[in-house]
Amino acid sequence: MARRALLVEDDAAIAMVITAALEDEAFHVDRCDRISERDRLLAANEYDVMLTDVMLLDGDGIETLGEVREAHPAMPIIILSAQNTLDTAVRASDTGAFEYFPKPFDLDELVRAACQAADSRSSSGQEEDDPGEGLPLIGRSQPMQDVYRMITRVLRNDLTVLILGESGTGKELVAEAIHQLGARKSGPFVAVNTAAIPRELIESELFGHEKGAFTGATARNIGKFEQANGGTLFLDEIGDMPAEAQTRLLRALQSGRIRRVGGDQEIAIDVRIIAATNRDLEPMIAAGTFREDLFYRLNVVPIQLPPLRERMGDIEPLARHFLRRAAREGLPLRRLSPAAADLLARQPWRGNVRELRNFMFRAALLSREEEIDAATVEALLSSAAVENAMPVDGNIEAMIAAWLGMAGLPDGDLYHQALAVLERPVFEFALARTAGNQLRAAQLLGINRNTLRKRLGELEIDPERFGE
Ligand SMILES: Nc1ncnc2c1ncn2[C@@H]1O[C@H](COP(=O)(O)OP(=O)(O)OP(=O)(O)O)[C@@H](O)[C@H]1O
Repeated sequence: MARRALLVEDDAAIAMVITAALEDEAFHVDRCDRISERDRLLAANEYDVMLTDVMLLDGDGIETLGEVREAHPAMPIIILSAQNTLDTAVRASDTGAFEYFPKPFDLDELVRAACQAADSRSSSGQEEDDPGEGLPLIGRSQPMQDVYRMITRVLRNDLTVLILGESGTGKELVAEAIHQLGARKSGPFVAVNTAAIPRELIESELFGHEKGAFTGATARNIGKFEQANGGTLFLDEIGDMPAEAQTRLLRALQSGRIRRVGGDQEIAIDVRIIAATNRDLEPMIAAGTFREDLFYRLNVVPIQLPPLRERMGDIEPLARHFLRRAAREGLPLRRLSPAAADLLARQPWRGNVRELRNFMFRAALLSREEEIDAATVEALLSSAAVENAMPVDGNIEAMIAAWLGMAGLPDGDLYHQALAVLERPVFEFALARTAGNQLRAAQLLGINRNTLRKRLGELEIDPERFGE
């Protein structure tokens, strides 16, 4: 019996080509170009596979896919999209779609995927995709779209990827995205910062060691390669790897096998390698400090991450994203005024996304108002302490020092103001953690419930805001 496919595509030329190719593979194809028609066909027929575009004549094809999946849980769905944003890729994978094909796609590959999907229909049942948290890669600027396009090209293969870009541009996040969206997502993602490991330990970190391999090796240690087996190994700061380790790494990549330090057994490994560096490797190759053969091994698919100054349009969405993230991590929930957003969008952000993230976390902590306004942003920007400040995570002293160093503080009331500055986020943190439950918040804070209620009133903090 012919397999049946439903093709939902509003580009007539593309639809024609796909239909012809599927018919060659003995599919009976029904075609439509809008969601309403799709739903009508789905209600009337049984399909072995559905292929759907994202932007359709009457709306967004992904938005309603959840319902389609619910009504037809065994029908594999293949998503085609011309909007090659990672967002689309993520939304596609969130729907549990069988495959995601960014346009332009390879027709043979698409047809192969459709055949596989149709064949798997009865056998696979309902394989649940881990819903995950979604991938927080923010930014729709042209340079980021180029990055997303590159990401989608490496999702269905195991090609080695080399991510290049300045510090703080999101290289690790991109590596995680490739892992989580790719076929290896159920395997481990292991990240190693090769620059942070002492030279003499790097080989044992990567390949492991046997007990007694060297002084201090009191037990067998499984290295990162083995830990990442079946998954992805992210080698960060690859440009800082010492020469001997480069040689061992190259050997491992060439042979697909490793040997623990002090061991005599070769162990086969199945890992996808993603490497990253903020260094310019080519002059290092010329100077003989980075192996050329290793470079070619790693540089199979290069992905260049643009610095934030080349995608200023991403600053505002990133800033808002970090405020939401700060709130999820227990800092007070703050909004950004349009003028503040404008001001942020004009800053150079030398430390790229990381610097912007730290700034927004600091702003969330230090702003007394629910809305962060341009004056607050300006004060924080002009603070020399902020420029040199350490990353916010876990460093409250640095943030308070930054606040104290801020220009423009009124004289004469510093003590009380400083206490209030600290008290407010502490209260808000406790309320956020306890979903606005004052009794539990007071217990967490170790203060009397009535004291808490009184101070909340004085500080005009509304506990309801933190309720679920
Ligand atoms: N596009 C993005 N959307 C959301 N968050 C981002 C984005 N890019 C980077 N970040 C965040 O910025 C911070 C720095 O990113 P990341 O650690 O991936 O940078 P990196 O390029 O690997 O830096 P380094 O070269 O110093 O290792 C992280 O907190 C990351 O989550």
